[in-house]
Amino acid sequence: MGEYALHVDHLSVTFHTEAGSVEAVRDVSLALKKGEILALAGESGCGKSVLCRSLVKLLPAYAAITSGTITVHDTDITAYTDTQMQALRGKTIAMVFQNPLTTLNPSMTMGAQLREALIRKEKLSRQEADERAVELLHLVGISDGEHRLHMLPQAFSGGQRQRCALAIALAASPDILLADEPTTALDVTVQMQILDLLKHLRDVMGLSILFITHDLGVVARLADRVAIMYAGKIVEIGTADEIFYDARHPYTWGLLQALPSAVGPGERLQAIPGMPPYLAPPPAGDAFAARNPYALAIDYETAPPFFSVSPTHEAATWLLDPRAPKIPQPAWLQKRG
Ligand SMILES: Nc1ncnc2c1ncn2[C@@H]1O[C@H](COP(=O)(O)OP(=O)(O)OP(=O)(O)O)[C@@H](O)[C@H]1O
Repeated sequence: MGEYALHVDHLSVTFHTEAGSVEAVRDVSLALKKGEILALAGESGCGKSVLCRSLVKLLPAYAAITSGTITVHDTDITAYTDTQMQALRGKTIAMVFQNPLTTLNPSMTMGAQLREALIRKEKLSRQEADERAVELLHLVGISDGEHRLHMLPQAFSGGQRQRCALAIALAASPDILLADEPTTALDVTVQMQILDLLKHLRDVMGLSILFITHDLGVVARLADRVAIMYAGKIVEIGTADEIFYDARHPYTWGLLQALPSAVGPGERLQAIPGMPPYLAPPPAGDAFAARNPYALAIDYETAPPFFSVSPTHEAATWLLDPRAPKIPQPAWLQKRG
């Protein structure tokens, strides 16, 4: 068995819309190691959700994987049929989303929903399913499970609903969890609790977690490694420390500078000026060039390859080419390192 739970190689996904073909994911290669938490971060619209959904083939009919492969535990699933994917979803790969109410049925008690998942996926008897449902609620931090099983989702708080959605996702003991902005709708304290829960689940179940977020602040608490995405591409990847203390891509600098922790008292937060490009078709060269204060002439012509910074850290920016002018990391980042 290899070291990866899941990996994608040169994956591209296109939406065929009336306005033209939108290349939402462009030549992405990414590997999720067994038992790690990998965060995929970037601004809204950069392609995080499309990448995540393409891994489990939950794309609309007018979207297509146009190239690349998806491998789960050494098996190439790129050409899997709907029936094969249904067997894989839940059993091997589970998903949780920003809004747990998209997963939870408002008119069924939590117990009935958990039981339904357990009977369908795990072929348990009703009594076994009830016992397991209480165990699952306990696992996700909901005590008094016997009592709570009789309640409808609306009787639970936002954070507890997300815990319940996690319990349903984990019903069939998957080993890969794709979490698409699962804490975005929650207030800060509850967000932190759910992040701690995800870490706990990784530790006790050995889950491999791909965590999608637009908020790098959330990532600092959770991730082992971080991949930064911009305009459909991964632009930098490294350990959490490498991304937070030694980022090399100007886009990552921009994201870090937009974090409250980057500014001192009385200083203003700095959002990255400008907008991400429209991807029908994508711009020539580096898609970040138009917003990049350090853009070189070559950025407008040729997309940069990845340059290695360390064995675990690489970034796709021409600034790392040995021929490029030496641009120092921003002073505020150097102070952190
Ligand atoms: N249903 C769709 N139809 C057409 N284009 C789409 C569709 N969904 C996504 N896209 C395109 O794919 C791009 C990436 O969208 P995606 O939802 O993956 O972004 P994201 O990074 O997850 O942002 P957010 O955090 O806002 O969900 C969008 O900018 C859009 O151009």
